[in-house]
Amino acid sequence: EKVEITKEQRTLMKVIVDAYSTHQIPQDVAKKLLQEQYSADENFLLLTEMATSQVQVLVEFTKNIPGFLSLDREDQIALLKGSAVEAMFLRSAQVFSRKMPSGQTEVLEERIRKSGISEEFIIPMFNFYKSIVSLHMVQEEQALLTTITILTPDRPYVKDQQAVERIQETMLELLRKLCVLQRPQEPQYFARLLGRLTELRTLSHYHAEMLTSWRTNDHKFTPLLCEIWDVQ
Ligand SMILES: CC(C)c1onc(-c2c(Cl)cccc2Cl)c1COc1ccc(-c2ccc3[nH]c(C(=O)O)cc3c2)cc1
Repeated sequence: EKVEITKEQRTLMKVIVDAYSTHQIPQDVAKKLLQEQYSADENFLLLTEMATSQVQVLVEFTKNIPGFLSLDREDQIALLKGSAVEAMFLRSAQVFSRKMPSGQTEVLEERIRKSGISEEFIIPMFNFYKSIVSLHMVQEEQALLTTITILTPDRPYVKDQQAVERIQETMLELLRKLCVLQRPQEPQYFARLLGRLTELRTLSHYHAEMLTSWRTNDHKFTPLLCEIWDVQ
């Protein structure tokens, strides 16, 4: 059928992509990936700094999602806490997709591999990164997929799931149209994107175990990460 993006959808798309590209980890923080030493402790500290900065960026981005701020305040918090890890997997995956000129990609991979994460989590984590890179998503798709992840209605403690579902459905419809228009020769592409969201949930469960093992080895997190991940 003739798929068309309406004027409202184009406006919605612009708001989301502008917010997504505006709110990025500051370059001086990202550059630290290249400068500091390489030891398991140093890598952990750097990744903690990246994650903390990424959460701040994520909160600012989320506030720009049309409709998000009109949700119940406690539900806004529940959505952020429930989606932070998944949104950060998507965001850090973009570093691997961009093949950074300055070698940040290799450095980020190296630091993640050597930060006290056990091999049983490293394997699915980098399989996920590879699967995201192979999709060659454009920025509109990355921004919408992150938005759809944040607006997942069945996160723990969300009271008004219908209200979240209504906004998420708007984003899903927009992403569906974009995929059809962007990749007419790949009718399954939209389904493949949504399949990544399922994989993200699995990674989110692994992540809870990663946190436990870091804490067992007496690794400290920042106050913001403790709050968003309910640790300490
Ligand atoms: C608290 C730390 C140790 C942590 O715990 N889990 C994870 C963790 C892990 Cl490994 C994997 C996935 C998710 C989490 Cl949430 C992390 C580290 O998390 C991040 C690491 C890097 C980045 C990130 C995001 C965007 C970036 N852009 C650039 C740039 O150069 O432009 C660098 C960069 C880094 C974000 C989170």
